[in-house]
Amino acid sequence: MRNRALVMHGINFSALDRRPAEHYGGLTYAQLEREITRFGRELDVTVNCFQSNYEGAFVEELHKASDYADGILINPGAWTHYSWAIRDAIEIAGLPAIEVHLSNVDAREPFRQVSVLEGVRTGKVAGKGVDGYRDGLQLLKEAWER
Ligand SMILES: O=C1C[C@@](O)(C(=O)O)C[C@@H](O)[C@@H]1O
Repeated sequence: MRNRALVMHGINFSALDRRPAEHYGGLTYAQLEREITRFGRELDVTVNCFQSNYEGAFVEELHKASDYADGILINPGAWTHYSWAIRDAIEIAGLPAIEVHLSNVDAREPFRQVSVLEGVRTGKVAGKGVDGYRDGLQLLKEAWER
């Protein structure tokens, strides 16, 4: 049975509580991890969290992902909009990957409306705050059932 989710956060999430609360909710990264782990328990999904501000470390974790996870929830932060290296690494991981954003990136500045993950991701949730991660885990479960 596939039920292991790797939840990956990229650049600037370690300072989440110092970022605009109107977009990101004002919670700390530790609080975000706790909420996602709680959603995992509710949905019977084992959650493993990873965060890095270093693109190379993020990519190397994606290379290892299939050793210990069945699917990925990924919020690369600003890398979403320009890191072709992360897009390629998602392809290498070969796992279902759901792109999640706290804010409604599609209704913000034009640069945020571009996602280089399009084409390699399985699904996307944006603009639902922390609850979006529950939806993301649900989408992963649906991908596992297919
Ligand atoms: O760092 C972030 C957070 C974000 O990914 C979100 O979760 O809404 C949206 C990105 O545009 C931004 O750079």
